[in-house]
Amino acid sequence: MLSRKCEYNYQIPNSNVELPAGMRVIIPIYGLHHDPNYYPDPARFNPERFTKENKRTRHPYTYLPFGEGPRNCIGMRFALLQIKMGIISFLRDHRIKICDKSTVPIKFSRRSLVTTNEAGFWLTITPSSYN
Ligand code: HEM
Repeated sequence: MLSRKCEYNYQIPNSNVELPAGMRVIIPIYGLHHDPNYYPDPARFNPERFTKENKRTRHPYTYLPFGEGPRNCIGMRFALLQIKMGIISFLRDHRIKICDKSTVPIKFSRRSLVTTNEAGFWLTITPSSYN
């Protein structure tokens, strides 16, 4: 979730809702990223959603993993680079599969502040030379 403070009274377009100045507004990122209006069949792994052409069809604020605007994540480029390097170097030597203990779909923990699986993440990892 992102949090913002309304700087001035703002009428939400096409509605009778007005946000008063000073009100805290919570932006539900997970809800946006799983809204089938923007991401059909949202639980399906589908990298094609993020081709240049498909991204162009959506409002940019429907995808907010690093926030947006002047206070967005300052570490975004570093994080993306590090994640890509980590995944590439891991997948070079390993294969990952779901196993009997994997929870599909994920059941989110209600006790955690961050989004995590109730039962942990169980996977079978094998050295790629075994395949
Ligand atoms: C996958 C990794 C990361 C994710 C998903 C992430 C996500 C976010 C999000 C959603 C925000 C709030 C942006 C907003 O309110 O619009 C944020 C802020 C911030 N992030 Fe990250 N972040 C990541 C990694 C990092 C790293 C690696 C650093 C530093 C090396 C970093 C430093 C910061 C800082 C300093 C802010 C506050 C920026 C401000 O308030 O002006 N983040 N991040």
